[in-house]
Order: sequence, then structure tokens, then C-alpha cells
Amino acid sequence: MSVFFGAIADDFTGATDLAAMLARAGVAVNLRIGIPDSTDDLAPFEVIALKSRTLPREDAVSQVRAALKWLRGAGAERIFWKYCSTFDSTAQGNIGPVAEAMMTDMGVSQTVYCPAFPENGRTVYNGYLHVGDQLLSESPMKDHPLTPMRDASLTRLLRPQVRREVGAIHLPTIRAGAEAIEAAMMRLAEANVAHVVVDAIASEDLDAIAAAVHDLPLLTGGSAIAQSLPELYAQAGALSRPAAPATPPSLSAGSVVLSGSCSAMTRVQVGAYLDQAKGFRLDPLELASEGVLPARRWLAAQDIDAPKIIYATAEPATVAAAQEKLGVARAGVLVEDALAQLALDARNLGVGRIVVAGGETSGAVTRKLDIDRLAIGPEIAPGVPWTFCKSDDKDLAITLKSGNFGSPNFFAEALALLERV
Ligand SMILES: Nc1ncnc2c1ncn2[C@@H]1O[C@H](COP(=O)(O)OP(=O)(O)OP(=O)(O)O)[C@@H](O)[C@H]1O
Ligand SMILES: O=C(O)[C@@H](O)C(=O)CO
Repeated sequence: MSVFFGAIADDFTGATDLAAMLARAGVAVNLRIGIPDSTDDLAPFEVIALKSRTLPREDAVSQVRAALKWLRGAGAERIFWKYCSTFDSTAQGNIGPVAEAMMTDMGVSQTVYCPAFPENGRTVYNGYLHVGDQLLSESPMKDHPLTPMRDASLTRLLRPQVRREVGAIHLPTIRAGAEAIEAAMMRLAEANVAHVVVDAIASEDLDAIAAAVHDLPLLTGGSAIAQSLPELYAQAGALSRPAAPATPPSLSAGSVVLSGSCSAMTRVQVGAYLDQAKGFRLDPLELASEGVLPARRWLAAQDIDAPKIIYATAEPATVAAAQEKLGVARAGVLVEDALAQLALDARNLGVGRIVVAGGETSGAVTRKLDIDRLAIGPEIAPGVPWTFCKSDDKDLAITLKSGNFGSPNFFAEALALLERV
């Protein structure tokens, strides 16, 4: 079998989010952690999870290029570049530089940028990204530990990241339907606009955009636009493979929640779970002085079947204070390394169900657990599926939750759902 559709995600929760949306659309998806060594056991839809969101630009570009080469070598002619629905990036990138490098490698002159995910409250209107009823720049994303988003204009965010022209298609044209969108894309192409930001405030807008652009070899965006694609490919006769849902392995009962996300929703979720679970708080300053041993001892002393959470999740002022003393990168790495080590300990203690909050955190955890492939299981919340995998030959269920996704009781809901499948 060769790959039909290949996607590259700039973080791990983003990759499971995209894989969940494709699985929801009824296609078989493989989620790979990093670039695979071989092209064995291909699925028609392959998603490669990278941890490139906050890498130096050149490193992100070279990792994505290698992933693109693998996907195209495996047969993929339709490529998707998945970034965050809140357009998480630094002033230098990496969304734009990566897209531009992919365009060069694929010989493509135009692509769209569609981060909107209305089901999760991310909408784009007049080129401005909103989170719920707030502009991105006024939302809690303005205080993100690694990629604080201080502007909501997607064209303004993108322009300094790319060399070619940036343009936009606004809602009246989107609402006029697929043909109007195609015509607008052509007009922009004639004006040499390579990067087209599209408005979308509802799922119908995503359907119209997908209908207009599904034939482009390269699409970019959040996960929501991808949900409309399989049906369009099937209608065009290009795809006819029903998916078999992943069967959960037999898992040991123990569970742990590991949270390195400081997003507003994760803070609420951690607070809610602490009402019913035992908790250990990681502090980067303590990690710098004492290491992770106290947390490892705490975990080893817990009842394996009891609900428990280890979290570095903290309010913006606490995060800022730690970053001031340790530097942003070191504070992040101390927490990520600690949570990754604790995930390994949990697995070795016989825990079979692991909930991870945060994209960077998920990258660190899955790497430490040496997981190279995840099968997509049931969706817990929009964009957050359970996944099943092997780590050191042990069966694990792991969910990688994007910082701001899920309801306030997400952690308990996730574990309860696993009881029912
Ligand atoms: N108390 C803390 N002080 C400083 N940095 C922290 C603290 N807690 C977590 N971090 C770091 O903040 C970063 C959070 O990023 P992460 O991607 O894991 O979460 P997120 O951005 O909320 O999730 P997503 O990318 O899925 O939206 C990580 O690098 C983590 O190590
Ligand atoms: O698109 C989103 O919001 C998520 O999949 C994500 O990328 C979080 O890191």
C-alpha cells in the first residue's frame, strides 16, 4: 500500500488532534512519532509528529523537509502542514519558513493557512484569530511560556516569517462558496500571493474552503479543515478505504496524569482533578536544585490503582518568576525532562493509562517511552483521542492533550471513557 495523504505536525498533541479529525472522518490513520525508519505497514493517511514548534528555524525546516521526503517517498501526493489552531510561533517562525520550504521542495506556488477550529472556539474573521470571544492577543495565549502570542492578525504574524507575498480571503467570499474562493485564490495567484490566510467562523466555512482547495498538493492549518478532506477525496473517486477503528489492548488498571501545560484550560482541569486525586506539584526551581528524585519517590509510594496527578502547571506569574531565574528554555526543559522520567517510572511500575497535558510535554514523554507509532482510539474531547501503543513491549493507552482543549473535567472523563471501550 502507498500513502495517499501525508501530514506533518509541529507538535505531538497537534498530531493526535489531526489524526483524531481524520479518524473521525472514517479513514485509517497511522500516527508516527518522528520520521519512520522504513515504509512498512503504511496506512492511507500517515501523520508524522515532530517537536519542531519552538526549535531554531533552520532545525525545524530541516526536520520537516526530511519528514516530507519520507512521506513523498511513501507515495503521498497530498501533503498537510499542521500547526496550532492558535498559530503558536515565534517572531522568526516556524510556521511560515516551514511552509515556504515545503512549497519549494514540492514546486508549489500557493497554499492556504486555515488555523480555524470553530468546535474548539478558534475562529478567524477579517484575518484576526479569536479564541472564544477574545482576540488571540488578549486571550491567555498572550502568556504562553514558550510562544506568547501578542498579535492576533494572521497576515501580520506571517509576513515577517516568509519571503513571498501574503494575502487573505475574508468571510464574504468564503460564504459565497467554493467557486468564489477558487476565483479569489486565482486572483491572488495572479498578484503573486503565495500565502493565503482564510477566514472561517463555522464548520460550513471549513467545508467551503476544503471544497475549494482540496486538490492543492499542499495545505496548511489546524486540524479542523482536515476533517472535510476525506469525503471530498472519496467523492472525487480518489479514495475508497473504510477505516477499522483501533482495538484497545488489554491494559493494566493503573493511571497517572502528567501535566506540563500552563494553559488556562489545563489550569482549570488540574484544579478539578486535584479534588479527586492525589497530587504532586513540580516546581522548576526545586527541580534545578534537588532534581526529580522527590517526585519519583512520591510516585513509587502511591497506590497504582488510585487516581494521581503530577503537574508543573502554574499561573503565569509563577511561570514568569521561574523563567526569570532559570531562563525560558531551561525552565521548560527541566519540567519536560522530569515529567518524561516520571512517565517512564509509571510505565515500569505497571501503569497502563497515561494522560499527558501539553504539546512539548507530550513530545518529551513519548520520546522517553520510546514510542514510535500510535493507533488512534476513541475521541475524548474534540481533537483529543485516546491512542494505543507499545512501549518496551508493554501495552499502553496514552492521550496527549493540547493545552487548551477538553472540558474542565477532562482528566476524569478521559479515564472513565477508557473503562467503557
Ligand atoms: N511552572 C513552570 N514554569 C516554567 N515553565 C513551565 C512550568 N510548567 C511547565 N512549563 C513548561 O511550559 C511549556 C508548556 O508547553 P506545552 O506545549 O507542554 O503546553 P501547552 O503549550 O499548554 O500545550 P499545547 O502546545 O498542546 O497547547 C513546557 O516546556 C513546560 O515544560
Ligand atoms: O491545533 C491545536 O490547537 C492543537 O492541535 C495544538 O497544536 C496544540 O499544541
